[in-house]
Amino acid sequence: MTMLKDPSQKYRAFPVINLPDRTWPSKTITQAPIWLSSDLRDGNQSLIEPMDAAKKMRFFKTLVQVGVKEIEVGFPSASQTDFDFVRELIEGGHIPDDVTIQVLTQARDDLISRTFESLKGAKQAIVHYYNATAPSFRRIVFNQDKAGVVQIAVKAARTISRLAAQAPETNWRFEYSPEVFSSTETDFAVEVCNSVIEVFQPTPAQKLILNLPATIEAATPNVYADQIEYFGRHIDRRDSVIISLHTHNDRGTGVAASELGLMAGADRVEGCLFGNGERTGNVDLVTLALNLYTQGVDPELDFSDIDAVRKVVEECNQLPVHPRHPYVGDLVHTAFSGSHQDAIRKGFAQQKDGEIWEVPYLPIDPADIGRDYEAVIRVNSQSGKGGIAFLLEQEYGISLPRRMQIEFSQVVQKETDRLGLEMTAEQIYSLLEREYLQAHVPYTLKGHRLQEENGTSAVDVEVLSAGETQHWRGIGKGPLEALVAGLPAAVEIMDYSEHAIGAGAHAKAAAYIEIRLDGQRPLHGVGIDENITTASFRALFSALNRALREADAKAA
Ligand SMILES: CC(=O)SCCNC(=O)CCNC(=O)[C@H](O)C(C)(C)COP(=O)(O)OP(=O)(O)OC[C@H]1O[C@@H](n2cnc3c(N)ncnc32)[C@H](O)[C@@H]1OP(=O)(O)O
Ligand SMILES: CC(C)C(=O)C(=O)O
Ligand SMILES: [Mg+2]
Repeated sequence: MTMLKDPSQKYRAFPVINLPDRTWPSKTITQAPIWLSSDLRDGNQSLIEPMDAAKKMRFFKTLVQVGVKEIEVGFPSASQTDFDFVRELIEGGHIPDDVTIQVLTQARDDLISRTFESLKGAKQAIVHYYNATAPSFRRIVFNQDKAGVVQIAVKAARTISRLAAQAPETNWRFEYSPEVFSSTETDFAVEVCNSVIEVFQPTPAQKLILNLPATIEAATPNVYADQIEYFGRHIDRRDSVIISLHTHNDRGTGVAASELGLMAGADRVEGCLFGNGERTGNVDLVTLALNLYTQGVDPELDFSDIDAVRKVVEECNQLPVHPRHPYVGDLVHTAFSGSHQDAIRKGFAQQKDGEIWEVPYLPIDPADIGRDYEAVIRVNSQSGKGGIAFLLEQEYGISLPRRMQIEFSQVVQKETDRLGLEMTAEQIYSLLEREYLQAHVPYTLKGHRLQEENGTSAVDVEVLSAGETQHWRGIGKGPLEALVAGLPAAVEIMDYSEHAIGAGAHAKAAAYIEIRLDGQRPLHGVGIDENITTASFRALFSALNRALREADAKAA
């Protein structure tokens, strides 16, 4: 087996639609479409292990909670499980008044009758039926010409109208899908749908849903948009029909096709959460909804706890959501690389509540969909100082001064290179402890006494070194200068800063000091203590010990 050198021997390009005055390219989507979830039908029919009743009920309740108002709950004539589930929904009173269930059937009288049986007693329901209309299906599946295929659709419409009239207690709505619409001659799709309209006689108050599936995605999404705009211009009684989209993802452009289809005038979208469904799946309703949201349009679906929704969907479908899946994947709000982390950290610092969202690299505020910021920045060997500083700030309230960020990021990078793994905030803090806060050798500060008089400070420190206690004394204009004067090495202070960690009685002080020892490269030290003077002394000892150790290592 091999790929063909000339694939045109086997595959042909999709013909373009003749619509030179198309208007959709300059349209924008300004309101949410009517959403229909086909997870319980389209998704379920394509699972290795179809959902059982308990899973279907759990999924149904999640859809209701999210705010989906039209839910295709199954294909009741196909299996007893689906039939019984529809009955359970109706008899158990599980369908809220503002939610309409929809069921699917082939355009066959026996299956339609069984479908109506399943819906007995429903307050409202959409009966959705379909037959394929594309040339290859006409020839291969039905062995019918165009007129024969129109007849299949019309005959079923008549049966549906008749059975609905016999059960007036239900508020019936009808949906027809010319299956494989996108591969059907658009004029013929219009012709079939107009014939169906003739039977149902829809009005602006009682609209017919015409669902136009890209059953198998076969062209670029602009072609689908042309087909939708063309259909909308030519269909009879446009004000009495709802044009519905149903895109699959065979070419990976299901979302794009639905978005362009909406720009081309469609009113409704069918799809599944996170894109489950036949083969490569149906269009992903979550992505579509959140794409709207990030354009400032209310999607009328609530994904403010997107991970909870994902959990239900994954458990019911027994399929994982990909880590790179838009909006919800584990890694999509995560930045590993240094320049991204730097920009995100600056963006968070500058972003103000109530203002337009502008944090670089994040198209959505993760908090809006129940994600927290901690997951946003993760550190591996590609990370820079920004991400490390962000994690220490967020998790431990530690704000490293800029030059120390650079120095510490080199320490972290050595460690991530050594480990070949990501480092968590906890591991980074441990490294900070090991490298700075526990830099007690060769000199461990055991205690100090400070006297201050007339702007002069005198410091006595007790130091443990190689098992022996030493006493140093220094005098200076402030405590730090006094301590530096008492050190047994020539130390130049390059920079000093401090800040509080936490607030109130449990607040601590963090002190950062940068020193240069005898003409060596500057190095930092860190000290944390309840007492700010003690914190600064600890920071100086931390820097001194690190500098002495580096000098020894160089000399060795
Ligand atoms: C694109 C989609 O996702 S469509 C929805 C797909 N989902 C399903 O099919 C649900 C599961 N299906 C089933 O369980 C079964 O197919 C059933 C119970 C619905 C029907 O089963 P069967 O009666 O055994 O028929 P089968 O599915 O094999 O269909 C083949 C026959 O139906 C005809 N047919 C297929 N689709 C349709 C249709 N939409 N309308 C009318 N007739 C159709 C075929 O031409 C074929 O007819 P033939 O036997 O005269 O050649
Ligand atoms: C039944 C129809 C709507 C369908 O699922 C499809 O064509 O993809
Ligand atoms: Mg489908």
